[in-house]
Amino acid sequence: MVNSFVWTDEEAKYLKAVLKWQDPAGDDKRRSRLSQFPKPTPAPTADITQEKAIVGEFRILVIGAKGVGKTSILTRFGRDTFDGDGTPDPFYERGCRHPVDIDGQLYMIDALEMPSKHLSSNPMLEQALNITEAAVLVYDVTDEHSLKLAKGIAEFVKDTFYAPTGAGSNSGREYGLVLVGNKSDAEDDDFDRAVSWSEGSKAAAAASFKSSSAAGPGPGGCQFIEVSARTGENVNSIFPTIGREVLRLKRLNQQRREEMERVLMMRRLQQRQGSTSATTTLSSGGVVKKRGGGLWKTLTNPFMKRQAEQGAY
Ligand SMILES: Nc1nc2c(ncn2[C@@H]2O[C@H](COP(=O)(O)OP(=O)(O)OP(=O)(O)O)[C@@H](O)[C@H]2O)c(=O)[nH]1
Repeated sequence: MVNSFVWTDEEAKYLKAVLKWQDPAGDDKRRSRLSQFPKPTPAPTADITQEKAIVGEFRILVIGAKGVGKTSILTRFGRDTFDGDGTPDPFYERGCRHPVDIDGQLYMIDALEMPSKHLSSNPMLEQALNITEAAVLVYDVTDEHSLKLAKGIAEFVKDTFYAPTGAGSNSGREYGLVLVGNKSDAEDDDFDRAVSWSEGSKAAAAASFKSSSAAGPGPGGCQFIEVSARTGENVNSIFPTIGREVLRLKRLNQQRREEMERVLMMRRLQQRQGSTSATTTLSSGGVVKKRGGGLWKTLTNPFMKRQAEQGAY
């Protein structure tokens, strides 16, 4: 199985903690609401899972201000339905597991919805980031404050994974983001749009990460999609988009690790030879020179050069 993940003890501990997000009163309320609903029918893509093997799994956080449509998006994604009376399917209230096809390969999406009441708690948010690989940041195009909140969350993610010092507990880990403007059907209804497509797109561009730490992961983009859980428009692109981004980040980090290992190997080799003027060409085209007893790096690969300048080797 490619790119499959197994819960470690540490992750299981986090997951259990996250499942405690729902307070007991809320649980009771949810249980009684659940009992009013018929047992959910299997997700519509059940057939494709029989034909194709699932090759990996992504743990995705679905997060955003209250009422932006997180549960409605998951309900549309998992069951292809929408409950317009303001009571979306409670089955999806805490997240869902549903397969998606990404470029011909089947992946399981394990989506976890973060209750908006916990957004003000940084430890909760950090915990949620710890147990996931990417986040779907949802805002409501009829509510500009929800975009502000999504921007704030993006900043928090940036600080958590891309701190300039590289000293944060999470730095060095890749993390994907997609900004989703929900309720794009607003114009067709009585709602007034408060956030234009270009404002959303600009916010996503600003939320893209640049790696500023030698120990940090490679740069990550923040994609942008406008969707409507009500009509279903674009909802099915959200998870393949974020899945592709996670795969891209993983490949990038793998390449980076391989380059660093190669350079370290060259360095060890040179130290062993005790040479003071050795010049070695890396297979990637980079060059490492030893000068005056100290290691001087002139690397033609710009990423490796930046890493070397920051003293990574
Ligand atoms: N017009 C329109 N209304 C939507 C859409 N998505 C959700 N809604 C409505 O927005 C309200 C909130 O939807 P939810 O899915 O409960 O939002 P949520 O983010 O899960 O809410 P909390 O869990 O309370 O934070 C409901 O009345 C939905 O019917 C959409 O795409 N278009």
